[in-house]
Amino acid sequence: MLNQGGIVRSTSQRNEKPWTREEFREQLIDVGRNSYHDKHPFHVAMHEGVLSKKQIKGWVANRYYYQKCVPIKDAIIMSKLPSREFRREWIQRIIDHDGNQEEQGGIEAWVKLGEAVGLSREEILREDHVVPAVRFSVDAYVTFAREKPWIDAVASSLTELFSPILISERIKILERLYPWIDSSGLGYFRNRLTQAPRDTDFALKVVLDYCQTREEQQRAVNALQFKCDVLWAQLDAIEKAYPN
Ligand SMILES: O=C(O)c1cc(C(=O)O)c2c(n1)C(=O)C(=O)c1cc(C(=O)O)[nH]c1-2
Repeated sequence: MLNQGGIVRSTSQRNEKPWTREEFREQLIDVGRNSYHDKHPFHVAMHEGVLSKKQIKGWVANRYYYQKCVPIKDAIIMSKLPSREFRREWIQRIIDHDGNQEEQGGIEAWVKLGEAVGLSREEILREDHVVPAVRFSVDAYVTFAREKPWIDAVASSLTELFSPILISERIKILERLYPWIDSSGLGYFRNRLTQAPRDTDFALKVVLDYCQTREEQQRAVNALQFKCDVLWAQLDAIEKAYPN
């Protein structure tokens, strides 16, 4: 299944007039409108309540690999940020996932979600169910952060502009249509509802401020499209691995 991304990927916009701040913001939003993973058939099926227990378990077990790698990519981005003010903002993302003395963090919360859907902690942590294409797509995201300029990596995180609507819907759907999931396991998603908007407020401002030429703006749009493709590819792989 292909996503609907119709974004022009050319980077030869040198002579074109920059978009206004508002136009640029709209271009970024358009990427999500066309190709965010809420439109993937696997997510659509989840929200229709028709996924089997095996499919939900497969999704949670595979997405563990994404959760585990997000703070690694954030540490890479942090190492490249141009100022301590920026690092001070970005470091919160790593703490959110890895936790600290007070909070267990998002990765632990994801493991709890895994247990709530019937996986054992050990099989999650050993990545027993992670399929190759999920691993490849997540690794591509980490590599993108490593190899591209920091502003591209920041732009690629902007898929989180679109996640709160999807996640708040998902919480209600999982509670209502998958009652066999222990709802205490949904804490991960509840936390994201405040973490994601805080993260994107900062990331969006930085991208809008830093990308001034049309070429820079187009690079940011392309980075966001790339990230949508990363998320889409994960679901393609999960859908294939768990057809029913
Ligand atoms: O459940 C989702 O649909 C979803 C989407 C995304 C996203 O849009 O990238 C993230 C998350 N969840 C998430 O939990 C998360 O921690 C996260 C970090 C990032 C990122 O790119 O830095 N995206 C996302």
